[in-house]
Amino acid sequence: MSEQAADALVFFGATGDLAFKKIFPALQATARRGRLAIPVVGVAKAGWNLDQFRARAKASVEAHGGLDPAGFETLCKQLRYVDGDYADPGTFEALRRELGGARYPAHYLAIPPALFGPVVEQLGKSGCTQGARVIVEKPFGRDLDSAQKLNQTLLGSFHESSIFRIDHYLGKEPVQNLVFFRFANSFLEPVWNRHHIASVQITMAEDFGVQGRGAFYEQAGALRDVVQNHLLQILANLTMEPPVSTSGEAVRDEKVKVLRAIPSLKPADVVRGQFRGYRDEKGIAPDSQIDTFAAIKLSVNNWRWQGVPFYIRAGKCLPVTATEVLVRFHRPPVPYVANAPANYIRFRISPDVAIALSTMVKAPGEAFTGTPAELIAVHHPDGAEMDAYERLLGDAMKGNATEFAREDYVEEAWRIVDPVLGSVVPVTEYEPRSWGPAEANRLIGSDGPWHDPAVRQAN
Ligand SMILES: NC(=O)C1=CN([C@@H]2O[C@H](COP(=O)(O)OP(=O)(O)OC[C@H]3O[C@@H](n4cnc5c(N)ncnc54)[C@H](OP(=O)(O)O)[C@@H]3O)[C@@H](O)[C@H]2O)C=CC1
Ligand SMILES: O=C1O[C@H](COP(=O)(O)O)[C@@H](O)[C@H](O)[C@H]1O
Repeated sequence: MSEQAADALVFFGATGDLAFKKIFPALQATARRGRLAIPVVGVAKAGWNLDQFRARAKASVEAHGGLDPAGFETLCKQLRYVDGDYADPGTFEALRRELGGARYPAHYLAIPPALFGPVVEQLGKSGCTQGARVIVEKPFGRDLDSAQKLNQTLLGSFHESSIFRIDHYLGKEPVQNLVFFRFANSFLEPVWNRHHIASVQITMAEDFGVQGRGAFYEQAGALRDVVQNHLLQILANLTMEPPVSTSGEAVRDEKVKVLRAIPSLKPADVVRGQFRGYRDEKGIAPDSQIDTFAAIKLSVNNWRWQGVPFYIRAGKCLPVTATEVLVRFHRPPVPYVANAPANYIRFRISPDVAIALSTMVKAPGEAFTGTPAELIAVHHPDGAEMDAYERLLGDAMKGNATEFAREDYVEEAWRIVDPVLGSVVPVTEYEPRSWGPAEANRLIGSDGPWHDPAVRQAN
């Protein structure tokens, strides 16, 4: 893995939505910590000059987290701007000139996926790939075949150690804590297996729709948009074997190994839903069959997990916005208290962050009855301190690829979902603000009920 620090950051898609919502705020935060000491070159075709580009950066940080005067000033000093179409070789010649003496530029492709290939090709032709690395946004392909082709395109110009495939969930503190909590605590390992764990659920619920991203979402759907990437990454963190070290490749090896133990999905393992009203959104086909909800059941066929059902559920227009994992233990062999719920560990990923272990304790009073109590290991009511994009861009600048998806990982993840993409499983309508189609309850059956994440109500 290349540990050489980048000496310039080039970001394509500088006028886009992702840049506005995430990249400028992450760069300002990096600057605030005193860690932005390299030029940041935005490339887009808006016909802007540098002042207009800086104004866009200002509007972005004001809208997302607030302007930090010192951090923003540092960011502004580092900003450069190259205007031009990505189909025009002149754009890349101008970029080469702007890069000046930079020997290890990082090219961040925050652009629509159809442009990944053409931009990489132009970078190669203009001599911008020499000593460089590339950071690629999601979605990484739309199925196994396209992901393999995209890997070949990237590998034609960059060595694997210089390719950073972003999945922003890997930059989230609580997602990293899944691994840390498992392997930094010896009490967990003896029970973290099929002998003690009855089932695992991962729910990613969003109480909003596609928020103007209809054209993108019509090509994606929940399975492609978040299950194949974010939620399988969470699953890999929960299930992988202890890596031989914390080094990037050791961790990434274990993630690939555990995905290999997961059989590809069959139609009977999947429920697809679409919220009523989705087809009225801008950019959506009137007869769209895209899933805004997906629930899947999968298994991990290795010694640790054989027989444990894993359920993943994700959806738009659900009752809350929250991502949570629930690891349910077997019930005591002989019930000590009638109707006692099974113990669980709950990992709250967002919007707040928590790790909680459920227990039963005796209820105060004469009667020999129980009451549930959670032991809270971590609780950050306001979420994580560092934003995922800040962390990941920082890692990519340093050359640390641990929290980025490797070529073999993305292909394994696509291999798992590939047979059920498209309309193999019919889509069922569900009411907005419900927990999706009733078929999802049938999928989980006696391993249920689904655990619906609760959200603190604002006072
Ligand atoms: N938006 C989001 O919330 C998220 C986005 N992503 C991913 O990030 C990437 C970017 O998404 P997003 O920002 O939403 O996309 P947008 O469509 O908002 O932005 C696309 C950017 O690419 C530029 N562009 C497009 N075509 C050309 C061209 N031929 N020449 C020069 N510039 C061009 C646009 O410039 P111009 O404006 O001048 O046309 C714009 O800056 C995608 O891969 C997406 O999947 C990932 C997670 C979340
Ligand atoms: O990648 C994506 O993630 C967001 C959810 O991200 P989060 O960090 O807010 O949990 C999702 O809304 C979007 O559809 C998807 O493209």
